[in-house]
Amino acid sequence: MTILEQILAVKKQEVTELKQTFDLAEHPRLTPICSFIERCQANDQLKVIAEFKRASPSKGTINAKLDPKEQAQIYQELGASMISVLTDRQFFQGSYQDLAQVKQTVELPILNKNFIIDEIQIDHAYSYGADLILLIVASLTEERLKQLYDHAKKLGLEVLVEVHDESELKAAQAIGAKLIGVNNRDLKTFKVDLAVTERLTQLINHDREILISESGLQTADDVARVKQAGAKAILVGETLMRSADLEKTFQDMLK
Ligand SMILES: O=C(O)c1ccccc1NCC(=O)[C@H](O)[C@H](O)COP(=O)(O)O
Repeated sequence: MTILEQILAVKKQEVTELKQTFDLAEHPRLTPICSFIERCQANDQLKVIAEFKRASPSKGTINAKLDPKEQAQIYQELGASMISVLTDRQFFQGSYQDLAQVKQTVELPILNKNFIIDEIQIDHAYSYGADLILLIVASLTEERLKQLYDHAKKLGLEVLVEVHDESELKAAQAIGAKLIGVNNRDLKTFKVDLAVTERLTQLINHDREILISESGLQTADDVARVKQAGAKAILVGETLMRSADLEKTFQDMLK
């Protein structure tokens, strides 16, 4: 079984539990939705999506000590345009409490990073204050991708649709996805290759679609490379979570 298959097996169990314990009608959302797309359209500056990620399957524990509120506050002060919060507990040591705390702390759009296979997870993320959800094409059939996308849009959420190859990109485009996350990390082998962004950018309609380059970004050269390829935003997790001097890391990556 690949890690993605293992994660999805756990998600199936979580969905069963959520269906027994969670009802959106009993947990209404208390905050307005904050748009990331509007921020992208405001100017041509490269946007940074800063991630709160304690651990990952490829790296194990990255930084278990950080406080989500403090980290989010610093991300905002340093100019991040969105904060991504990993809410998976078993593989990433995250939680929906992390997401709620980040949402209460900053005035930025919040992306819920999780492995969504069912509408109930979208309701749950919405209720906790997520402004965007992630849909990973590799983990869904095209039919389910469309159903889940439509469900999120009906709630007013924005959707980041994540792809890793040409056929997944085609599936994202077929449902009209506007935010397309090109994951440089192969979720089967964990190999990171920025050439994935450089390859897929050629198939993106940059007038209509917003390319976000995700994973494995560490240096100014990495950032310059994906920006040159046409990325309008970058999503950075590990490099920021390991940094002992976030101000310097932001400056170094964006110079
Ligand atoms: O990061 C992993 O090891 C991973 C493994 C399996 C599925 C997803 C995984 N990561 C989720 C992400 O999307 C990344 O956290 C995100 O792109 C940031 O990547 P990085 O900057 O390399 O931490």
